[in-house]
Amino acid sequence: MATFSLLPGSVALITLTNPPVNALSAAVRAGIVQAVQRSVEDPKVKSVVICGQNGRFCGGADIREFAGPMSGPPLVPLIHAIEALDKPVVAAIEGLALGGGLELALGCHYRIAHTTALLGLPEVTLGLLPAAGGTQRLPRLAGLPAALDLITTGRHISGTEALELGIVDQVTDGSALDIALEFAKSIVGRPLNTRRLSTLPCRCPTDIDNLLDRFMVQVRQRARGALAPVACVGALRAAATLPYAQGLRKERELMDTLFNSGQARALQYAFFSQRVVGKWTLPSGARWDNTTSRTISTAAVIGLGTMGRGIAVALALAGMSVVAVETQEKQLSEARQMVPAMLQREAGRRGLDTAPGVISFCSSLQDVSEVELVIEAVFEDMALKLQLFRQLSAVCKPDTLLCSNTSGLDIDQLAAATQRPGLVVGMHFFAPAHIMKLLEVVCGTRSSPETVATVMQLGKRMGKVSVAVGNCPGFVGNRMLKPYTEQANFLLEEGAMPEQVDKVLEEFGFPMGVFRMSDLSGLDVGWRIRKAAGLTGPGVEPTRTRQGRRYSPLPDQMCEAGRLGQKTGRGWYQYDGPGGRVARSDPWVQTFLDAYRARHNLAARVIAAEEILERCLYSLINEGFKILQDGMAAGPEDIDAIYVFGYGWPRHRGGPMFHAGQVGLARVLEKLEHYQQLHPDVAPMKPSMLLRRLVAAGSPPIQKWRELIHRERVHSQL
Ligand SMILES: CCCCCCCC/C=C\C=C\CC(=O)SCCNC(=O)CCNC(=O)[C@H](O)C(C)(C)COP(=O)(O)OP(=O)(O)OC[C@H]1O[C@@H](n2cnc3c(N)ncnc32)[C@H](O)[C@@H]1OP(=O)(O)O
Repeated sequence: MATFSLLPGSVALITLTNPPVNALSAAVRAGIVQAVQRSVEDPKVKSVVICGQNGRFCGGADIREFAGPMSGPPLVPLIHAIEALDKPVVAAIEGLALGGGLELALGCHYRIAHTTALLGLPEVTLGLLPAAGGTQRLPRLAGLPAALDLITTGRHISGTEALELGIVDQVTDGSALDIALEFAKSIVGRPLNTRRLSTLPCRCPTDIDNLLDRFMVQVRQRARGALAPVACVGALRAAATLPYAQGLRKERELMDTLFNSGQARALQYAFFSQRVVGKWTLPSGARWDNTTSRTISTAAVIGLGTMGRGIAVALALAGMSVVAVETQEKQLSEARQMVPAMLQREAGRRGLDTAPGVISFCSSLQDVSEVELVIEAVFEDMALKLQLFRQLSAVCKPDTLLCSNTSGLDIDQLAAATQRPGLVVGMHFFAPAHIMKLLEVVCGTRSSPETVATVMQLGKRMGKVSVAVGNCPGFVGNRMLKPYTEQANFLLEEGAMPEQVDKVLEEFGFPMGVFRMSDLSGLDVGWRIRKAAGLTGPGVEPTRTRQGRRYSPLPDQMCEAGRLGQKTGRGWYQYDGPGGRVARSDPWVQTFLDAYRARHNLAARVIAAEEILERCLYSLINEGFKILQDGMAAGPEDIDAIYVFGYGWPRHRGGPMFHAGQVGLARVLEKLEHYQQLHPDVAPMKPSMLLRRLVAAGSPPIQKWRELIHRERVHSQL
């Protein structure tokens, strides 16, 4: 709702009241309409201030309402009514003014903000555009270039930056509401003509077409198939070239298209998934809201390779005092040089003068004896990690949490090597660890709820999307990646080229196809894991069936030929030299594949893009269903958040499990059955029991899956 109060000095105060972010629900909009009407009709009212309850102006439209039929007064005429008032209206912006909230403020005659308030038009991140006049008023106020930047990226800016861009009239470090109330009294009777943004011309540079065309090219490149950023440029073109009323019509037309697109639904699902995963539950019944966490202020990182360095920086940025340990002299001295520079760069990028925490370097494990939490980031070798966990258990205080950054090894085994198995948990970061948003928090069988809560909380402080997952080989993300990369290798055996597979996946929206990604992370990573699993290496028969299932030795043979990817300048592609970044097709790979197929009597066939996409994605999705079935992820949102934030799954496609729902569960099942018939030796193609049950239950919407899984588990059918 919105409340109306008449204050001394004849100022009407309209307060938006809808915790936690005062979103513009139907009730709030109805409240504003009534309060504006009272302000018009009451002769005692000389000016108006609009604010939000609890120091938060407004978080925009109530996103939950987008899922059903819209009701209540629409926002566009409401904002016009405010703009048309002949009594001055001032927006007092504290906390946040986002989306429809900022559009409401743009309809006011003046805006006064706290310096730290967050302002922005983030609709693009929800697959929409600011359709309450935002695309038309903002460029009239801040100019076309600034509006293009803010609306196509959706980035939040501070009150201070908003002042620089001319979006607000004044900022304060004190109470924006107090200043606004005083200001409202002082401007009674001033003419308002120049304050009604819809009546002003758009502020454009001379060469509008050139600017818009250049911007469109950039936006299309960045968008990777997302529709909303492109539509935003279209709406801003209308603002720059058409009268306000026509521009507004164009804005609405584009919004209607976006609103009904699958992309908007996917992005809104992704918004809520991100929040759902913070509300973790464990099979034991421990949950985010019934478990206490400890606040960590001192931490250590063991092993200063690429991952360890990034983790140390991430911890320091979150305000922790960090001990960084590396036993190899050369690596330690490199880290001493590089890590402070990384820290400074990232602090600068986040607008901080200095990082809130500090990092000290040392070469002895004894130096971690006093810290509250240790993250091990040594080489991915179980024997090495077990030895380290035994040492840490002896050296550290009894209540120190011991965490491993392993990307797939058994957390229970590591816990068993210590005297404190309840305090052992996995913290699986993604490279570069100080930048990538995802953190898989791997809960071992004996990890205590307090340990999980502490690490989830720590992840949040580091600005990560932390997802609690179960302990199984590869956890969630890498477990699903395995059948996906395996399919890609099989496709090469059958006639595809790496470029062709990558193109299909990149057109789907991945920033990189599977082979370019493999070149970037290094082909030796998987090679080492396969050797440890006894799948390849000396003494292993060079067949295409290993351990009872189809196996492609192609990546092993690439490694044996010294083609480890970018680091060696050669992999599935060729690069300018070791460490090169620009991938070019390599005729060597064609010859290699031809020889391989000839050796194994494989006839190359032309493989359609559809088959490539279906086999890669559906085998990954099928593994996702198996993970849900095994209880290794609490719900589909957890898997989707992992893929969006850690594996480059295009956000506008929601995540793999959401995508399965969009395609239709019955169709995914039918396709898996089809490919399984063609390739009966490929185990990951065998449809999961859960997928079958969901289809049998009439393919319920994704929001209902958790309930069904829980029910079926109780009845032990999964
Ligand atoms: C057919 C055609 C129809 C066309 C209609 C045309 C007319 C359209 C007119 C106007 C359209 C306007 C579009 C918009 O305004 S879209 C919304 C834009 N706003 C946003 O994107 C903000 C989203 N929220 C956030 O970014 C953050 O939540 C933030 C506000 C920064 C607060 O962050 P934080 O303090 O970290 O808190 P949480 O994120 O955990 O959020 C707390 C809970 O609040 C819920 N929430 C937040 N924002 C909204 C919202 N806008 N609507 C509904 N709910 C919201 C969030 O889910 C959390 O809930 P819970 O505690 O249950 O998890």
